[in-house]
Amino acid sequence: MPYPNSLRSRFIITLSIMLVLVMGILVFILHQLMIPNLISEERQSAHVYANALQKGIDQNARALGDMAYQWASWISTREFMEGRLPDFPQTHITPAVFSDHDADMMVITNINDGVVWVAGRNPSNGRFTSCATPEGPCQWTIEQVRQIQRQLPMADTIPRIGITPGFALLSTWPIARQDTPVQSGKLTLVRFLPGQWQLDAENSASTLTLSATRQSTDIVNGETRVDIDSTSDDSLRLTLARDSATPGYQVLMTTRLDRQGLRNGIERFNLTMLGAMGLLLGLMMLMLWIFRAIVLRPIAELSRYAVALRQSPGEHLESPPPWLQARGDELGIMAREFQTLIRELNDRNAHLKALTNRDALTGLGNRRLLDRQLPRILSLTHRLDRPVALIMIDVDHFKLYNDFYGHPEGDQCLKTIAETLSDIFQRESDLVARIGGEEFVIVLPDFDLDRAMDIARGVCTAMEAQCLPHEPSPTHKYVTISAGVAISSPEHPLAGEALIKRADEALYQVKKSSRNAVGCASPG
Ligand SMILES: Nc1nc2c(ncn2[C@@H]2O[C@H](COP(=O)(O)OP(=O)(O)OP(=O)(O)O)[C@@H](O)[C@H]2O)c(=O)[nH]1
Repeated sequence: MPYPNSLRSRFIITLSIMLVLVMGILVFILHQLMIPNLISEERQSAHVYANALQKGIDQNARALGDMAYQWASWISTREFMEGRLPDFPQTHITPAVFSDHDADMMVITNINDGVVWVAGRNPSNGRFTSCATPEGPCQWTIEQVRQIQRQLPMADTIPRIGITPGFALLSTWPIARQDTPVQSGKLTLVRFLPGQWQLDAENSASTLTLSATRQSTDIVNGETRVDIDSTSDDSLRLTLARDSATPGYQVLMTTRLDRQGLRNGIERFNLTMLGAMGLLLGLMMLMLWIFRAIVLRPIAELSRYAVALRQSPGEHLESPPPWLQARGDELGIMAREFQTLIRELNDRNAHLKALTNRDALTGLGNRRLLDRQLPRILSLTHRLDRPVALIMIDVDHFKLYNDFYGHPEGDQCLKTIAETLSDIFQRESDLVARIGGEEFVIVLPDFDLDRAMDIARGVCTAMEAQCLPHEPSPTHKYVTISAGVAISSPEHPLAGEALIKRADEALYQVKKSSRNAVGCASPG
């Protein structure tokens, strides 16, 4: 699990923010651009549909109007009005007239708007009646006739819908000769309209629900006002308002339009949006995977390595993993630089380590090396059931030497002693160290007391044989050394400190009595 500040977490957080941003932008586009655009398109098509409906209404009105005009301007109608053709209704106003012309009622009035003849099909029983007054068999026409009579004084020739009782399309024309304005009456043709008026039998969306409301002043003379409201997400209400034949009222023709187009548009966009989001998510996962493989994993490995390096207890530091060093990119360069750095550090560590174990003047081991190695040599050699000899050497009258020849010459003398010791003790297992000013220690594994005494004497002889003049010495004319020897045997093993102490005591004893001599500590 990546910790919150890890590169991986940050990358995931950044990608998530981007995803949310993209989603926000898409939702913004949907609401601010797509939906208004779709609504505008929907409105445009609703207006186109409203125009088609208007044409349908106009066609119906024109057909009725044309027929009313023909009847009104027909010579026989005029002759009837003038009393010259009294049997005109019986001979001409027949049921066939109404069937053929898709009309329901005809009202002929005189110049005083009094009824002269009324005929038509009773909508309640379908029976045809034809009478001189709206009475008797034509009683069913009485309400319509009254309405028509009421509106006749201001009637023009534009066909309109009347609203009481029930809805009906009305067209009124003056009965007159075409070449003269003299009227002999008016002829009104009526078609009853159902409350649900289907303009086109094959198109259910062409069904108009008729209603009436108080007249709006802005609609006159057959003009149509179109209103479109969205009543719900599923449908639009399309209202066509016209002035009616009934004074003070207008007719509202309403239909509902399905909003399938809008729904489809939004659904299409939502699908596209979902697809885009899915694609984006997939891309982001792929990017994360690639980023993880190319960047995160090597960086995590480098950071793990750096932590391990800091916690590394040893003097030798491990190199970065080889696969990281093998990379050709910046991370590979970094790993290789690490590797170079580590190598240099290891070299320096080794050098420093060597320095800390060496005596700077003579190049021999120092007290530190002796303290570290002596216990190890003792334990290893005793494990092999062999003794360890320790010789402690001190330069005789070295203070006098220094005082006489000077400190640099004293240093040179110490170096000569070191070289002499190095020449004598060449075994890998021998340890030669300078542990103080003019004090040297030699540790000899697998040496018993006799051999150690012999070789210590040999050292004294070899040193004297160097013939380094020592004028102020009260005992010898050359530089000499004295030695103390001690043994640690498997039978009587000694700790390093104790062994050194014993050799030192033996040396002290020698120094007390003589110089250029070897003394030994009694074993055990
Ligand atoms: N030149 C030089 N002198 C050193 C160094 N270290 C210690 N000395 C000198 O070694 C001398 C040791 O003198 P002492 O401890 O009195 O012993 P000694 O004069 O050798 O007398 P004995 O040991 O009794 O024979 C001192 O004068 C130190 O200054 C060194 O690194 N270089």
